[in-house]
Amino acid sequence: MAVYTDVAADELADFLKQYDLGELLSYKGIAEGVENTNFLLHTSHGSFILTLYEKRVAKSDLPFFLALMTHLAEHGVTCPLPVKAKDGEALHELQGRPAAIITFLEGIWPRKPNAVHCAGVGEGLARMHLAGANFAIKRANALSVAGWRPLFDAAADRADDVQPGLRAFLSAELDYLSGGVWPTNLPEGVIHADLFNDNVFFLGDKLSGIIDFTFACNDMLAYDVAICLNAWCFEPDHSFNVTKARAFLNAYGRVRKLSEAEEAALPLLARGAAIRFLLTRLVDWLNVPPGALVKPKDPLEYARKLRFHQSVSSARDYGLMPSGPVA
Ligand SMILES: Nc1ncnc2c1ncn2[C@@H]1O[C@H](COP(=O)(O)OP(=O)(O)OP(=O)(O)O)[C@@H](O)[C@H]1O
Ligand SMILES: N[C@@H](CCO)C(=O)O
Repeated sequence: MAVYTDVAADELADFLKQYDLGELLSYKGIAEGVENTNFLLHTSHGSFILTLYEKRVAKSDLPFFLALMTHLAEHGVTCPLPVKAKDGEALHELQGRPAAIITFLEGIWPRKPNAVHCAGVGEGLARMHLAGANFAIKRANALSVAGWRPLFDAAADRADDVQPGLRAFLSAELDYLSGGVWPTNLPEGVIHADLFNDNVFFLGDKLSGIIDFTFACNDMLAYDVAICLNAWCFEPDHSFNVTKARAFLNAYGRVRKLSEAEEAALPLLARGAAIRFLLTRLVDWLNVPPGALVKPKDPLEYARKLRFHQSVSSARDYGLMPSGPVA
């Protein structure tokens, strides 16, 4: 999250009159994250998160996110619950933006994830996939293969300013991934689609909650696995850590076993996941709104990860044995 839209104390106090959340004691903008504007609120009833949905989020998708959090929480996933206002609705408007309040989750996200965290996220992701199985509302993934080309087009002219040769590198990879190789027959369901370490809270070594469902959608479950491989299983110097990957994949597989086809597709899905985050980061890097409290994320981290996945020949390179996860 970040703060793109400021809210004055009296506006916020007025907004809160719609809710049964008591009196506003204090609030502050949250600089972390890049997508939406977020505030931490302390009221006489406790702590809450207020989100003003910005840019990439379509208003028509908000009921999906809010209902999904409620569904997952009812099916054993620890995630924030949308707070309904006195009119029974969770979604309102503030400063011309759609706005919602969600419950505050205890825990901290791991700044330096270790293999135990990776195992925790593997188990948590698989549990989320199972819990989402009977969620009725559907939302297509706007940031799958068809969504990458417009991002590339928006950034291509200035890509080489970020790294010489980046434009051609991205163009060739996009041509490859959109040239008929992308899987279409793998098991699908609700995916988080952005389960990075800053979206998973831990208390000690134990996963205490999953946040930020603003990219959640219906897509291949193994694509979510590939996103996590990218987000959790590399070191700060961007080298791949097979111990973390094995811990992550084994823990996932103990709750929801990957099929052979899913395992075989992992290197390709990991390439897709890498270019997706490379492209969104590149667009954001080149378009920081003036005055916004946001620290854009490094796109080149994902260029290095993508090069690694291009060199992978099979899921064995991620620590998986051909017959499935090893104990
Ligand atoms: N329910 C919650 N409970 C506690 N803290 C929260 C909660 N939701 C958000 N936060 C805090 O706000 C920060 C940003 O939240 P979030 O990741 O949802 O924002 P975002 O703009 O969508 O970010 P991202 O860049 O990850 O997409 C989190 O790292 C966390 O510190
Ligand atoms: N998790 C994303 C940002 C939010 O989509 C990234 O690290 O690029």
